[in-house]
Amino acid sequence: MTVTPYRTNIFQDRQELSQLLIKGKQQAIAKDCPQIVSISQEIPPIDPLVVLQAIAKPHQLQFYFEKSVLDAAIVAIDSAISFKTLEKNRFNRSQDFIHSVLANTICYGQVNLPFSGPHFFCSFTFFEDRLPLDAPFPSATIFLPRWQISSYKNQSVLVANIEINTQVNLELILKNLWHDFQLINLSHRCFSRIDRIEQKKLIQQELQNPERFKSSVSSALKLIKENQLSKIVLANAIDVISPHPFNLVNSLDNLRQRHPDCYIFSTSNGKEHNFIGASPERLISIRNHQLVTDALAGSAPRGKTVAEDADFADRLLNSEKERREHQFVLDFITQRLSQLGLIPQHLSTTQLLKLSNIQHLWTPIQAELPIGVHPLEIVEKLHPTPAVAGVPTKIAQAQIRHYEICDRSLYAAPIGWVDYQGNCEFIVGIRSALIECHNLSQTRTNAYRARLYAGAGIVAGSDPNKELAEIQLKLQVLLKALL
Ligand SMILES: C=C(O[C@H]1C=CC=C(C(=O)O)[C@@H]1O)C(=O)O
Repeated sequence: MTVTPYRTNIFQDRQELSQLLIKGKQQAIAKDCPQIVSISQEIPPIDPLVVLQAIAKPHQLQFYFEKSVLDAAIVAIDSAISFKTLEKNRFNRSQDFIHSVLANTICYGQVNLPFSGPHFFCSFTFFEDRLPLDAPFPSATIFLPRWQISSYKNQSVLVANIEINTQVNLELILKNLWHDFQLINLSHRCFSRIDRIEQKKLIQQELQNPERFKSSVSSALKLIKENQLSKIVLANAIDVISPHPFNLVNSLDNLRQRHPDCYIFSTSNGKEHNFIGASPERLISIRNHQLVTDALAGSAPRGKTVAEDADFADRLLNSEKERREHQFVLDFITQRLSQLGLIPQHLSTTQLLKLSNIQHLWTPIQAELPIGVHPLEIVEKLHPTPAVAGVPTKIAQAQIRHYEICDRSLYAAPIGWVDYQGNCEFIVGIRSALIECHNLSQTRTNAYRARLYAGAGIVAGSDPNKELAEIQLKLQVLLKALL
């Protein structure tokens, strides 16, 4: 990859932009291989969610990520180049794809700003193989977007990635770039203003067979008693049907307002399926070779009063069963990181992560990343942690397939981005929903579906009724945000 920093605003000068595209084409001819021209530029402060609303089209790959308490948001719209696979070895193959694209990328502009330079947006399904034939997402999707717009502490950066092969019509590319750039510019004017539509009537369906869920928990507890398993995380889903299409941007806006301390995310497959959520769980984040990950497991509701809340917190921190549930995750993560040659470090006291409607036992873990370890190697090593699968992993995964009725798709799966310097941010796709934006009904009546997912960790001592109540509490996150 070559990097040429520029001080001028490349998008302010059509002539300049044209020159860069011509150079890209010359390079493509010289190397006899398509090239990516990647241009980064600071722009006036903008809300990436407003840009998603303003320019994204249903048939385009999309990705949105925001953590309000960090004042950080990023949106990726349409793909310059993408990779999807249904085959095994998905993490290695994704890494190969990223390396091969970067080997043919020429970067221009302000490459030293937060979120500047090329970023690859990734989603992996929970299970690698045996996905249903109608699975909405393949087991891996990686794309380098045509447009990436970020906002970090009131500083916004735009990145345009353009694929140039030996045959392209540069005039047409330039025209389209210019047109989209003007649209993005126009959305500056509506900074922080999401167009709201009035709330529509939703038909909420029952939790998919709560009795079956409870009997699965009882049956899993028998396996735990027979020492076949130590822990399993069982999920259940709820389908919400609406006579009107769901409004994705409004739902994301609701999520970020209600859950500022969670990672708000949305990814689309370009075929009108979106997976959205508000996850409290970071799988890994890497900045300048410093890795941070979370052991997050063990839950209690938030209290209605300060005293009740403190009482829930106290009981959570002192529950032997909840601490054991948490310890499985902590042991697994530290062991897996050590196997990669990292030296994980964490405080010896367990902390509480207090969210709007729930609180969790939480241990943040840090490690320095050795040179040469790719972020996707770590994602592969950590996924799925016992916070979403169980112990031992393989047996827990097999039992999850046995007990759960719905395919998990991207639920509890790694979702995030990797940049050209090896920085990354991956979350675990919990507190989430699969939203179908096309009409499901064969008849004249309209029907659109959102499938909401939530799960709970089962260990010796778990009570099926309490686990069901925990799942119902977790489902509220998406239920209250859907429009
Ligand atoms: C699997 C989920 O939560 C995990 C993360 C935090 C606490 C959990 C628990 O206490 O069971 C779960 O391990 C979910 O929300 O669907």
